[in-house]
Amino acid sequence: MILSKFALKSKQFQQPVRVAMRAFADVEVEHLAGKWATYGDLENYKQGKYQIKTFNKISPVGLSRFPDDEYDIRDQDKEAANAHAILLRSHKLQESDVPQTVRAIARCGAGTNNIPVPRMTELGIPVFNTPGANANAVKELVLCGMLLGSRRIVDGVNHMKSLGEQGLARERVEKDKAMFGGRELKGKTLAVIGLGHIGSMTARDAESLGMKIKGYDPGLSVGSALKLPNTIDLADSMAAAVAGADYISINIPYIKGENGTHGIIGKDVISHFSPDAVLLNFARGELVDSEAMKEFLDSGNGRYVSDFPEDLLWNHENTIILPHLGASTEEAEDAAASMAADTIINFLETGTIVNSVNFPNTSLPDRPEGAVRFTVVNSNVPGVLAKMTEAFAAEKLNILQQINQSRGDIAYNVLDISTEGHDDVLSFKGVQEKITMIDGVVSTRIIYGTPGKGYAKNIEGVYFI
Ligand SMILES: NC(=O)C1=CN([C@@H]2O[C@H](COP(=O)(O)OP(=O)(O)OC[C@H]3O[C@@H](n4cnc5c(N)ncnc54)[C@H](O)[C@@H]3O)[C@@H](O)[C@H]2O)C=CC1
Ligand SMILES: O=C(O)C(=O)COP(=O)(O)O
Repeated sequence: MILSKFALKSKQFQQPVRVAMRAFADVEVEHLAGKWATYGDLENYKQGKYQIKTFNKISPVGLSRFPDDEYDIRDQDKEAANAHAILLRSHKLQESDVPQTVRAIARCGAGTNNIPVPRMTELGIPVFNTPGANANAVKELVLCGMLLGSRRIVDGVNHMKSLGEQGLARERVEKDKAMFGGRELKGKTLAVIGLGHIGSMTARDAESLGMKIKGYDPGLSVGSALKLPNTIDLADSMAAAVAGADYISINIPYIKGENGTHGIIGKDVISHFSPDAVLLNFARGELVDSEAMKEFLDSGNGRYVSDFPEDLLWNHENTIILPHLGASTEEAEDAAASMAADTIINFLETGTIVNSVNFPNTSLPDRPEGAVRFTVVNSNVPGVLAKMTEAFAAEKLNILQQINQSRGDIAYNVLDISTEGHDDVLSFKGVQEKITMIDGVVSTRIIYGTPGKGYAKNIEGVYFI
């Protein structure tokens, strides 16, 4: 038995912890991992499983991707003080929802504005989403929204209910229908702002309904461009795209702060709307400046169809508001949860990063037999990689393959280390501590096939395992 160095922040756990260190055949390289005694609840923690904390109702089809023998799924009513990953939908995630043990967060969906992503980046936690998984569901509702905005369907349905209650439905139906006339989509112009997964499919399908399509997206990807109808008129500004359009669909992310998209559909853009334009907002309520929109709706025949209630707009006579139903189909819920689960499994078990909104795509070929895999999250500053490789060399540990990627202020490394000639784990334990404590390193993992173990963090110069 070896008495580990064990840094403790919380006053309630001021006792050092004894750890069993065994021969490599029965490796416990994590030297305490999975205990995280500093962070509470040992009783409910199951050794040897990844603990996944979920918020919102996540599709059981998606959750079934997590093998029972390696994953312990805990919904938001269950305690999960030692969660290794978080899976959520629109839950507004607080930092206090994220225990120190969390290695990753996945949004079963597209928008990550409900997650404090910059803070998670500082904490070294990759945030993932599921690009395209729910896009078809949203596109169908946008098409539905155009019809709702054209044919006075909601008013008509409400009127029929009220007539029915008075016993007048049959008597009045033919006479009253004149109050609910509408217009057709065919031949009208739709402007699509944001031609990503949802926008590109909306453009394509609206064209097949006989509409003329304009579009605006300064960050158009090749994949999305290939889906666009070849008759699309691509504008070079939002104002140019919306000018003269009968319908405008916004399908862009909501990003707070400077250069963000808060209130991007404001007075300026709205001043280019046709007086009877229908704005479809199945992206986020905060993208639209409510006051400017209300002014527009008050002054003409324009309409607003949205998936999000806003104080000034929800009961305006020219608005139709839905309760954020865009992604609420069985198909979309299954697809988004499955993709999120696969992404988390891949990250936890191999360190691979795909579809992250704050970390670089990173993938190394499979870990060779007998190797252990180190992953390191560090600040993107010069010299950290050199210190890391020096630390391995000092322990005579051979790097078999490695990859180093960066994105903004963060860098991520995956390194496979040969275990040849190292049949005890001390060198790995020692080198993990050394690497974790290099200035600029945020966290490290050793992946060798045992769920839930091998994580270490450098929290303000203190070593946590
Ligand atoms: N109502 C609902 O239930 C759902 C809503 N959404 C919302 O829709 C948004 C878009 O979803 P996806 O199409 O899947 O995302 P996506 O990432 O595939 O597409 C977004 C597109 O917007 C473009 N863009 C960003 N800023 C722009 C700007 N200022 N002007 C013009 N284009 C801009 C990007 O270049 C990208 O091509 C999400 O961020 C989310 O907020 C997504 C899914 C469900
Ligand atoms: O994917 C998105 O961005 C959505 O808005 C879907 O939200 P939901 O998962 O239905 O709460």
